[in-house]
Amino acid sequence: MKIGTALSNSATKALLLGSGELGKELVISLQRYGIEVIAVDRYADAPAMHVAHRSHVIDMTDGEAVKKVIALEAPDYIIPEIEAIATDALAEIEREGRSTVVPNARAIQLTMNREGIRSLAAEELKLPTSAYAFAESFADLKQAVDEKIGYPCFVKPTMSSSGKGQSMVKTPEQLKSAWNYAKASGRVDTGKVIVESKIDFDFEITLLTVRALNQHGEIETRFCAPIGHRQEHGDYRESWQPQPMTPAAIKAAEDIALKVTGAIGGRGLFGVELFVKGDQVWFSEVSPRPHDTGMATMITQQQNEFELHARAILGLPVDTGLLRTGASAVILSQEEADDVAYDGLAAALSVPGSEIRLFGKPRALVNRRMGVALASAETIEEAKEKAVKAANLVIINPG
Ligand SMILES: Nc1ncnc2c1ncn2[C@@H]1O[C@H](COP(=O)(O)OP(=O)(O)OP(=O)(O)O)[C@@H](O)[C@H]1O
Ligand SMILES: NCC(=O)N[C@@H]1O[C@H](COP(=O)([O-])[O-])[C@@H](O)[C@H]1O
Ligand SMILES: [Mg+2]
Repeated sequence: MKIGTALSNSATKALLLGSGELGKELVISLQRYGIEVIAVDRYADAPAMHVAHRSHVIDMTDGEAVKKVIALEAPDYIIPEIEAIATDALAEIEREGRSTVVPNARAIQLTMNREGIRSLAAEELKLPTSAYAFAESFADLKQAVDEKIGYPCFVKPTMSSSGKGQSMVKTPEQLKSAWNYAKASGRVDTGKVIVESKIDFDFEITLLTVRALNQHGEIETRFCAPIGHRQEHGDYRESWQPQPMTPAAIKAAEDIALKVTGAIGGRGLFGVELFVKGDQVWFSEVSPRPHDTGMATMITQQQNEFELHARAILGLPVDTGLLRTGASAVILSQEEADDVAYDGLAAALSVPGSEIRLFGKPRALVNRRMGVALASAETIEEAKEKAVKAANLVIINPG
């Protein structure tokens, strides 16, 4: 697919690995600064492909395929948009020095595998996290839970996202099915699962953290206002900004985010996931890229998370300021369909202060995120209510 013509040959080129809803907004932001963007994903007509200059369909976990598309396009920037990518190929490309991997190849390697980021956060940086263990067999898992972790606990594939393969286990009888589910549903089977003790938090947040150049040309770290969110089956349903927190909890959250993003390095926006109880904060995980819960910034910030990522990558000035209180609510498909049509848009957009973004995914699956509703209001409760109402009014039909 080719949309529009390429910019001049000397224009900067970015190659996006992963072309979902988050990538689509990022492409638009990058193009506003004259960047030629090539979108890559495992399937045709992925959301970011609709707006990119051109696109390629490859298996992004196949190192040879990744290297081939990079050799063909010779991008200045390689921007991973999902986790499941052949990271060894990215490390090799980075060593060759012709393209910059955003934020860097090590970051992609560390965060793709829960083992990498957990070891960095808990063991090297000594950040507070849930108790955890890795297991390569059901017997190891059982022993770890019995001796160290306890119930309730979470069992997750070491390589997965959006809650895929994840279960909360409340009793010993549920452990076997959690093991089987984690083994069967990770994006890539590493042969290992992680088991984590359940943190009894008051609320959870994403702290969007930006490493960008300041006016002196030095990397400086800035934070957006905390984004609160609600998750169901490991995937987010609503997010809102700003999430009220005690000054001590804000400080602890920013300290953790500064340490973990500082250890990862590079330039760009990061989504630091944290659990909060009173003044206490635990690190959960970090995305070295825009975060799904951060879609709320499309209505709350002058520079949303995609704009911030684009500016940080390109060395342009950033402003993480909040404009207004707002929320996002996901639009999930209830059924599977190869051809998708939408209904109820007029009703949804009649909710005052609301906006709708449909991603244009060519195929609907049960619980696949197909769009998001955004709303601003005076209070968080009101913004959430409006976003949820608007989201529920959009109906996804087989076309
Ligand atoms: N140890 C834990 N204690 C309490 N809640 C947890 C724990 N681990 C996970 N959860 C809950 O499950 C959600 C998803 O977990 P996690 O972020 O690890 O999954 P994920 O698959 O990486 O999701 P995503 O890619 O969308 O961030 C968390 O946001 C939280 O609500
Ligand atoms: N939590 C990570 C996340 O939200 N990632 C976003 O979802 C897309 C995959 O969607 P799909 O699974 O519907 O193809 C990814 O490409 C990214 O935009
Ligand atoms: Mg998460």
